[in-house]
Amino acid sequence: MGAYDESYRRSLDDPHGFWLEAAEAISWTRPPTRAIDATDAPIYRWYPDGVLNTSYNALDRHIEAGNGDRTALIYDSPVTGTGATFTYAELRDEVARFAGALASLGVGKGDRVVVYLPMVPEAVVAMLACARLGAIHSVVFGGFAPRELAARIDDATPKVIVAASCGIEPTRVVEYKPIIDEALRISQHQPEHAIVLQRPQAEATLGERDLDWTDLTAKAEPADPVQVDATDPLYILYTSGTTGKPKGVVRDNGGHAVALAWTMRNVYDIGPGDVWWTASDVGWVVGHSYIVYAPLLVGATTVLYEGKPVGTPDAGAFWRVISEHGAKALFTAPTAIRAIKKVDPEAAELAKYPMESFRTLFLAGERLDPETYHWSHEHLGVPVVDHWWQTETGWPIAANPRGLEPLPTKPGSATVPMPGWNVQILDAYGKELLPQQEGAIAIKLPLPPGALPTLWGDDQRYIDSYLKEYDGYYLTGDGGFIDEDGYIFVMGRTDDVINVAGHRLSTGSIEAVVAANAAVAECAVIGVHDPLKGQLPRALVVLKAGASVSEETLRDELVAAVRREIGPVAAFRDVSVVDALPKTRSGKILRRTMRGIADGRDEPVPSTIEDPAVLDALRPVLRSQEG
Ligand SMILES: CCC(=O)SCCNC(=O)CCNC(=O)[C@H](O)C(C)(C)COP(=O)(O)OP(=O)(O)OC[C@H]1O[C@@H](n2cnc3c(N)ncnc32)[C@H](O)[C@@H]1OP(=O)(O)O
Repeated sequence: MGAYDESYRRSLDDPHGFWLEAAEAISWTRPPTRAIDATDAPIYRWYPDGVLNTSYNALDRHIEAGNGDRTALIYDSPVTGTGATFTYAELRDEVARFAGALASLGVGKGDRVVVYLPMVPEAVVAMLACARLGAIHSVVFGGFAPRELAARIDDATPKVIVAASCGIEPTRVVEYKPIIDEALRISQHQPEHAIVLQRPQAEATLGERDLDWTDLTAKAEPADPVQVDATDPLYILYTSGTTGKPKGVVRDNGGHAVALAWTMRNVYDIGPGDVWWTASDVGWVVGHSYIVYAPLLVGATTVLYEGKPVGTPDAGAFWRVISEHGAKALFTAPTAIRAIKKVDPEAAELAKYPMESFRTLFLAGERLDPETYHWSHEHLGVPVVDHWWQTETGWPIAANPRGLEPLPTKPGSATVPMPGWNVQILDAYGKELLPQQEGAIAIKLPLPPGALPTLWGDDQRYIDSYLKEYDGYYLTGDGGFIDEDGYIFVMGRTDDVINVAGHRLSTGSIEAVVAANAAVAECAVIGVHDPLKGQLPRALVVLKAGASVSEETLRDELVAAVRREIGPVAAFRDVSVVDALPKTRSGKILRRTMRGIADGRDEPVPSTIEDPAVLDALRPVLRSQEG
């Protein structure tokens, strides 16, 4: 039996033994004696008697081990033309001082702090400072509009919000202060303070509750790590569900630290002193797990990149960063590689940069199409590892464990389930399917450490959203199959969540914005295939009788509204006015059927359809590239 098979089997047969052993990689104030607590099943807790501090594990313990001079963080910002390097000792000092600043405002264990920062070192500092105090951070991605920020503020009810004066996109400076002010105007909950990091590209005018990051931190006393229970929350990260209301995914301290440390060594083959780069954003789970926490937990060097794959300044940007900082591996989303490939199909830019340090490309966040896989492999000449996971899971469900035992790859497969993930394919009745049979991908409970224990403040919504459909299983929302060798093939979402350039969005929330337009009688938003971004939202709109607006004007209004209400990240541009929407006899819109037709599949028409002629009339619209 190979190392992978042995680990996987043991993680399912003896989860206590497996995960208590894995927990030895973490420094505990009180080491756990029990791995899992099933008292409140189906809500499980990992390491119920363990006590630790995550920021101590990410920083202080490396310094105490004599590695304070090792580089912890490299900041590389082509959009500002600046950069910086922090040793572990320097980063710890920044974190301790900012934790002191937060503490001076009354932030303590269990308090929530919303972080709305771009890809600057202060984002990492703010997250780790919360962890140091036992406070719970909730980072919101900068591409979201005020209403989305307000929804998160109302759910997390933070004591403090930490923000920058601006973020920088290649073609524009995005002023954050007006976004925050508008979010706070519409939110019910009002944080006591907003700490603002002033950036020279657009300094903000500070109001009554606002405090300047630099002034506040200069006055602060460094704070020591506060011990927390392993089961205490480390962060809340909101993700799109099938309804408009985002779900607050909770991550605990102990299980998270253990699982991430395990993956760095065993999945990504990264250890102390290795340079590791995740090109994503701290606002996504990939950023939380693999820009901030995991690399620091194992004493590696993490690269924080404030730029894009193309245009900052060219399609060689990723190769320059790898080459300049000696990165051993890159983790990014397929859409980033597709963006490079589109501009530089022959990878001419690559020849400019020596890449001796580079060993592996890891891709996740959306389906990896074969063309992108082959292009990457051919030009980079290193293993290209597709892997699959979700905001909820915090770390890979399925991967090729490069550090444990590199396995043969199969194009289209995210390889095999990682330890602790008992992945099953279920039919509509919850029956486990055979190899090659396609169905819903579900995971037998309990989920391993590091996966969400619940949703913030709403155990019932957690149960309803994930555990209700199939008794004893977590429903991933993805469909696919497992082959005879145990390889997992993920085929796409089975619900109304779409993935646009690796950003997960709810079609329901876009629909709500479209439906609010005075001329719209009813609408459906579906995700359709896009060669660059993977999927794009498309709205099919039925006008109210007598509405006189032109299709072009309506489109402009709807695009502006979605940008204003959800954010530019929705990349919403495609609107078609149609005569009617296909429905079942009970009035349910046939979104799945329309999605299938738009993607060119031979989609079966449900027998419950009210009027097949409506669907027939829509086919040419659905099949056209742009409505
Ligand atoms: C495994 C678990 C997970 O799935 S976690 C999620 C993993 N997903 C990711 O890491 C995301 C991967 N995608 C990306 O990093 C980007 O899409 C890349 C590939 C870099 C392309 O970026 P970009 O060219 O900006 O396109 P986009 O589609 O992301 O943006 C659309 C519009 O939104 C804007 N935007 C983007 N980010 C911000 C931001 N932080 N602040 C403000 N605005 C932002 C973009 O400028 C763009 O705007 P516009 O429509 O061009 O005006």
